[in-house]
Amino acid sequence: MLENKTITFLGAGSMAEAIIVGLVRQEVVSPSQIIATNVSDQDKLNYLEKTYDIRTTSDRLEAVRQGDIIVLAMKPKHVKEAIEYVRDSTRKDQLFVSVLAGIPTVYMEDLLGEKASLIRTMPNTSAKVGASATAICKGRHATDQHLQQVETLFTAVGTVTVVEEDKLDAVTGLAGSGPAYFYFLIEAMEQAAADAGLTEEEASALITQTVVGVGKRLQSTTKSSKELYQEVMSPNGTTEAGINVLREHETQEAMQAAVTRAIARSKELGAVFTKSN
Ligand SMILES: NC(=O)C1=CN([C@@H]2O[C@H](COP(=O)(O)OP(=O)(O)OC[C@H]3O[C@@H](n4cnc5c(N)ncnc54)[C@H](OP(=O)(O)O)[C@@H]3O)[C@@H](O)[C@H]2O)C=CC1
Ligand SMILES: O=C(O)[C@@H]1CCC=N1
Repeated sequence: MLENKTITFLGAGSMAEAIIVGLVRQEVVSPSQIIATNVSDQDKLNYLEKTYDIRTTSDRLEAVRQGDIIVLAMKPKHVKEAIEYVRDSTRKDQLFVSVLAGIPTVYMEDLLGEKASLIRTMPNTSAKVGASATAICKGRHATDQHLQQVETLFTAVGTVTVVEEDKLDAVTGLAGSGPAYFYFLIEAMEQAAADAGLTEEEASALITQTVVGVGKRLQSTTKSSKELYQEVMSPNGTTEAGINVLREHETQEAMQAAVTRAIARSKELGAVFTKSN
């Protein structure tokens, strides 16, 4: 389905790299089918070219002309100038794929013009290891075949869930931002481990495997999260002592509020982009 397709990344930051790594490692496309471009960071382009053997160029117009699928991978605040700059180099037969948080399809479609085919996605940085939880939705003019192409692309870097666009803000706060919540908590576990005299290597090995084990367990059980943590807790044991401290600090309420706030932020980001002019 993606044979002979050239995929252009307009924006070559963290998210673009995470997807590129997945595509190259999973051999979904050959590195020569990928072009990355950005505005000014030539070092990043050199690094991507050297590390993944993909093509790069600082000529954004040329990059867009050569692409069959154009991945919009800049920050939301740059989307208007990014699309306006390349618009005259786009074609009707190209498929546009957004990874931008918050930005509604209709806004980008209006900027792209000519009934542009657009699929909006929300991946996360675990794409880098083939483990993104990505959600995708169709724009007004995209076909089911376009949706399938993008599903194929993102299946290479993890799981794909097709949703209605009105759920993408929730996906963004939950799964797009999701990895950061866990890394943030892990930072605190690392500190506690250091305070208790474990070396960085020891702590890293133990914490990493603990997190991997949690992920695998969640994938392989029908038990609820409550049942799973209760399974760890012996009456009056170590876990109960730890969980009681988390309860005292209202950790669950804080996590719930964090996800809710991130979802609201995604909506805020989108709200200023309801019109393209
Ligand atoms: N990071 C994450 O975890 C996730 C991010 N996203 C979304 O991905 C998008 C990119 O985020 P991230 O990769 O973190 O951001 P980065 O800041 O790492 O990268 C942004 C890239 O966009 C480029 N850029 C800036 N302006 C333009 C322009 N006018 N035309 C073309 N390219 C431009 C930058 O180039 P230069 O460096 O040369 O200025 C840079 O390569 C965001 O919209 C974000 O919402 C989605 C899911 C998860
Ligand atoms: O923080 C952000 O805005 C982006 C979107 C999801 C993850 N990172």
